Parts: sequence; structure tokens; C-alpha cells
Amino acid sequence: MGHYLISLDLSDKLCLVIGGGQVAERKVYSLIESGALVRVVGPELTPGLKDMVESGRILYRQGQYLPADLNNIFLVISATDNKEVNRQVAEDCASRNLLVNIVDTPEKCNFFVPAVVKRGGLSIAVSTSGRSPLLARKIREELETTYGLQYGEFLDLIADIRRDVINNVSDKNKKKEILENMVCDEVLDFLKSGRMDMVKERILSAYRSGRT
Ligand SMILES: C[C@@]1(CC(=O)O)C2=NC(=C\c3[nH]c(c(CCC(=O)O)c3CC(=O)O)Cc3[nH]c(c(CC(=O)O)c3CCC(=O)O)/C=C3\N/C(=C\2)[C@@H](CCC(=O)O)[C@]3(C)CC(=O)O)/[C@H]1CCC(=O)O
Ligand SMILES: NC(=O)c1ccc[n+]([C@@H]2O[C@H](COP(=O)([O-])OP(=O)(O)OC[C@H]3O[C@@H](n4cnc5c(N)ncnc54)[C@H](O)[C@@H]3O)[C@@H](O)[C@H]2O)c1
Repeated sequence: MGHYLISLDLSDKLCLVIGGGQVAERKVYSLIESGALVRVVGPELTPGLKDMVESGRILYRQGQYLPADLNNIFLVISATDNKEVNRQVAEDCASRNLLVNIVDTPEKCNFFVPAVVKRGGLSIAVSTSGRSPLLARKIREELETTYGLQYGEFLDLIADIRRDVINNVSDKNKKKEILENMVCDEVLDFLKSGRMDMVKERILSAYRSGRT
């Protein structure tokens, strides 16, 4: 059965990562990038995680996992190398209806973490439904070469105009025409080749001609 892909708003949500190893570190980075408040529990930390504790970017309780660590938590990632601990976390989370990811047991997860290309507000996520994370990574790397940094800048530009159009253009056809022209093939071709001057010119003219 396929997964239902959603885009979670984690800003200021308290998320728990259990374990302080390599996998925990990767998951912590992606949570922090999404604005989550992250707490890590584990007897020891990688140097990268240690830095994050010292610079105040994450909270840390040194020690073994305890069920009380789940209090007030929105989302849990269990990234220990101990199967029994991971199994216990899965059970504790299921009884509390928490969002939970157990890194060594896909069947106990109620969400997977996809491989993601981020370009400002644009996120391109790749999931293989847990079947081959390495393939997800390879496809993410390929997408990174196709979708450069200019896509984030482009999204900012068209998002502002779109908001203006939604608020100020009442004619449905005109609204549709402006929104479609901003992402027409010609604009996307200029974007792909990094011609931001032409991109800006074309989207402004799409906006102006739609408003007259
Ligand atoms: C995408 C990514 C996101 C991230 O972690 O941030 C991610 N794994 C990544 C890399 C990666 N993981 C593994 C390898 C080694 C090669 C291999 O095993 O294939 C590599 C490759 C590498 O490290 O380069 C090993 C591995 N992974 C899982 C298991 C357990 C199992 O399958 O039983 C084992 C065996 C452990 C063991 O051997 O004991 C399970 C999961 N890994 C997932 C996500 C979820 C499914 C995502 C999907 O739907 O595809 C899921 C189900 C749960 C979860 O973790 O969310 C990230 C790439 C990020 C990027 O580069 O952009
Ligand atoms: N899902 C994925 O993407 C993925 C990728 C690679 C590996 N894995 C799995 O993830 C597991 C962890 O891999 P790793 O490379 O991070 O291992 P690691 O050895 O670097 O880290 C494991 C961490 O778990 C901590 N730990 C052990 N018992 C604990 C407890 N009771 N409470 C809290 N913390 C505890 C250890 O102190 C250590 O910091 C592996 O066993 C592997 O099966 C998953």
C-alpha cells in the first residue's frame, strides 16, 4: 500500500530523537531545518550533535531512553542501534498515538523521512515507500543538479504576484491567465538556464498584460 504524503508544519513543535549516532544526527538536521524544537536523548553524542547542544540549537538529556521522555512530544524518531529499545519506543508511542519513526523497523513507523531537495520554499521529496532509501538518495542527487538555487528565488517572485492576483483580480479567466503565464514553458526554459533577467521580465509582463 502506498503512503499518503503530507507536508508537516513543525515550527516550534517539540520533537524527540532517541540516540546520538550518525543516523540521529541526519534526522536532527532535517528537523532543525524545518524549524522544529529538537530534544535528543542518549548516553553519548556525535561531535556534530555535541556542537549543536553547545550552541543551544538542540536540547539534550544524557542517558538511556525512558518512557517519560515522550511527555509533551509531538513527533518521535528512534535512532538507537539497540533493537529492543527501538521496539519498546514503538510500543510506547503506539499507545500514545504519537507520530513515530523507528529507523531500523519500517513496519513500526507511521511516517518515513523522504530524501529532499530544498530550494527556499520549494521542496522536492523522494520516497520509495521504504523499499530503497539509497535509490531515493540517488534520485535526490540527480534532482539537485536539475533544480538549481534559482528555483527558490523564482518561487518567491511568483508567490508574491500570485497573492496580489488572488487578492485583487476578481475576473476568474484573467486570474487563471496570469497564473498560467507566470509558469509557462518559455518562462520555465529561461529559469532552467538561469536567465533570471528574462524570467523577471516575462512574469512582470504576464502580470501587467493580465491586469489591463
Ligand atoms: C531518504 C533518507 C532520509 C533520511 O534518513 O534523512 C532515508 N534513508 C536515507 C539513507 C539511507 N538509509 C539506509 C542507507 C544504506 C543503504 C540501504 O540500506 O539501502 C541509506 C543510504 C545512505 O546512507 O546514503 C539504511 C536504512 N534505511 C532504513 C533502514 C531500515 C530498513 O529498511 O529495514 C535501513 C537499513 C539499516 C540497516 O542496515 O540496519 C529505513 C528508512 N530510511 C528512510 C529514509 C526511510 C525510507 C525512505 C524511502 O521511502 O525511501 C526509512 C524506511 C525510515 C526512515 O528512516 O525514515 C536517507 C537519504 C537522504 C538523502 O541522502 O537525501
Ligand atoms: N533509517 C535510516 O535511514 C537508517 C540508515 C542507516 C542505519 N539505520 C539503522 O539505524 C541504527 C543506528 O545507526 P547509527 O549509525 O546512528 O548507529 P550509532 O551506533 O552511530 O548510534 C546509535 C546510538 O544509539 C544510542 N543508544 C543506544 N541505546 C540507547 C538507549 N537505550 N537510549 C538512547 N540512546 C541509545 C547509542 O548511544 C548511539 O549514540 C542502525 O542500527 C541501523 O539499523 C537506519
